Formats: sequence, C-alpha cells, structure tokens
Amino acid sequence: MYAVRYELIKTCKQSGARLGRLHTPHGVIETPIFMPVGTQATVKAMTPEELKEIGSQIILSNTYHLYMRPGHDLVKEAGGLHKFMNWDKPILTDSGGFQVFSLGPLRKITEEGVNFRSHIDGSKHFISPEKAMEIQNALGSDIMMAFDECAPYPADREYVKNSLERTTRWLKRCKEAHKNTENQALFGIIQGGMYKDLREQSAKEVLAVDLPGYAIGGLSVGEPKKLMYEVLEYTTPLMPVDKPRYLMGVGSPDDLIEGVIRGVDMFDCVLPTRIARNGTAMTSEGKVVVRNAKYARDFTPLDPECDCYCCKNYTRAYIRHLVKANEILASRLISTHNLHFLLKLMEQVRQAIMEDRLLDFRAEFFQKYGYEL
Ligand SMILES: Nc1cc(N)c2c(=O)[nH][nH]c(=O)c2c1
Repeated sequence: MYAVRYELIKTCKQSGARLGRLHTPHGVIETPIFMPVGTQATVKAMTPEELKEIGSQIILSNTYHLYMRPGHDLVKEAGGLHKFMNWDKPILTDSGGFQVFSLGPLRKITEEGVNFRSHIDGSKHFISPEKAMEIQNALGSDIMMAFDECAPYPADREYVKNSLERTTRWLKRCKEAHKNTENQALFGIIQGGMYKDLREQSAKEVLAVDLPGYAIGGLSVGEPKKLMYEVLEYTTPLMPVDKPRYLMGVGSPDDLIEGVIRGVDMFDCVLPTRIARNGTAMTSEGKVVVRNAKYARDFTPLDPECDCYCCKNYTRAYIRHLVKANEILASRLISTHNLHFLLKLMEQVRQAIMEDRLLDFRAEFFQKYGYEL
C-alpha cells in the first residue's frame, strides 16, 4: 500500500489526455495539475492562505535549498515542512540532484553521490541517494523524488547512457533507504536525454522499480520546444496508465497544454513567480511586460478576463508604478495573477478533457495567447 494513489477518472477521446485524482496523506489533488514552486519553504511573495485562495492544491519545495538553510534537522524539529511553513495541503520535494548539478564546476559526481560546495558560504558538502532520502524523510513531504542526474543539453550519447544507468542504480539505493513509506511516496525519474533508445532503456529500468509514481526528467533544460514534445510523444506511452506522470520543470502555458495532450499529469516550474518578479504577466492575450512605458496611463486590469485579486483591484498603470519603484507589492500582485492564471488554465484543461475537446481548447487558447499551433 503506497502513501499516494492515482485514480484515472477519464481519458479525453479527442486527445488521449487524462483526468485523474491523486490521493495523498494531505488531501486529494485533481489532475492534470500545476505545482507552484516554494524553493525555500515559501512560494516567493505569497502566503499559504493566498495560495489556497487562488486554487493551489499542492506546492513543491527544494531539498537542496532546505538542506543548506535552515537545515532538515531544524525543519524536522519544527514538526516537518507542513508545520514549519503552515501549509496543510500536499507537498512534493525534489531530491536536490538538479540543484546540485546546476552548481557546475562546484560539484564532482561519483558513483557514491555528489561532492559540492555550498552556494551560500562555499562550505564542502556531499549528497548521496541515502542522504537525499534522509533529508526528504525529515521534511515529511507527501511525494519525494529520487536522487538522479539530469543530463545537460546537449550531451553526447555515451554520457547520457552512463548517466541514466547511474540514475537507475541510485534509484534502487533510494528505495532501499526510504523510511516512512506509509506516509511518503517515492517517485522514480526517467532520464535518457533526447535519445529515443536511451529513453526506452531508462523507462524500462526505472519502471522495473515498483513505485507509486514516476517523473520524466532531463527535459526543459534548454532544448527546443518541439524536441521536448517529440521526447514526450514516445516516452509517456511507456509509462503505466494507473500511476501519475510528472514532467519536471515545465510551466509555460503552451508547454502545459502540449504536455497534458501527451499524457502528463503533473507539472512544476518557477516561471510564473520568476517572471512576476521581473514585471511580466501572463494574460489571456499573451505576455504583458507591465514596466513598458505604454502602460503608464493604462487604467485597465493586467488581464480583462481575469477574476484574481490583482485584476479585480489594481490597474496596469498602478502595477507599472510599483515595478518601476521596485516596490515589494509589485511581486506580490503579479505573482498572485500569474499563479492564478496557470491554475485557472489547468482547471480549463481539466474541463476540456471532461468534455472531450482538449484539442479544440488548445486551438482557441493558442489563437488568443498568440501561440503558433
Ligand atoms: N527540468 C528539470 C527540472 C528539475 N527540477 C529536475 C529534477 O529535479 N530532477 N531531475 C530532472 O531531470 C529535472 C529536470
């Protein structure tokens, strides 16, 4: 019996996309779902109450960052991550591998694990699959990610093959080391870069490890969108239909829709909150870079079709003023809007799947947003 159970509700007749429910110890999640990213135990600029208000069902937090600061032992002493950050809905934690690998020259990979220096103070550290499990067990997340290596893009075939095979060996060590299996679900991660046969090999090896869910890693790492869609096209059909499929690091409106059409159930990305802090909003008519002078006297909402707190109460002119004045409220308002926009988009996607018209919805949305089909 796993801590997390996926229930397939319906498959869209028009697209093959899936409607599901993910049952977790902290509540049921309607899928397909977008997970706001709360790197350091906070979705930047948002309170948990505001996240719930805009419809967040689950959030993601980063193992590497919480290990570095304030430390997983402190979070455990506080009663776990849910209590520490006052969030009583589901939490997914990544394994830390991706952040550690992003440290570039500061890290050294061995079969045992990864030696690296802290991005905060340069101190030396080592994370192994066992350590990644210890940290996530201490955090108490509902879904824990296996310690893996996300191959860079581009990467040569031999590197990607060796890397995926090590990721498989690490996954087996993760499963062995995982405690608290009744309350925390471990997900495996399929790698293999942009090579079809290596994706098939990684899927075969990772899916042979019996787990409650699986992720597709190694995408959204700088490859062209079309290439990501192509890899998804032949990877998701290899995955079990009765378990959730999580595409890591993906979160633009077009990629979410294209991912769902290709059978993905879960997504996460820093994009909506990151671009918000740079003064860019996602709207029903495409991106609005609100700091642009053309909005100086635009007394209309960021998005005329949006019913979020930001769009109901503030104008582009006011938000532009806040951005130019580097006011904290700018990040708060645009983050609120962008997250609401993506969560609302996923609600519309779920409705379109229910009505067997997801491809029609894509055509309508792309036309309005300014995407090319
Ligand atoms: N784009 C990506 C974002 C991520 N957070 C991850 C990850 O955490 N692990 N493994 C991955 O391959 C990966 C890819």
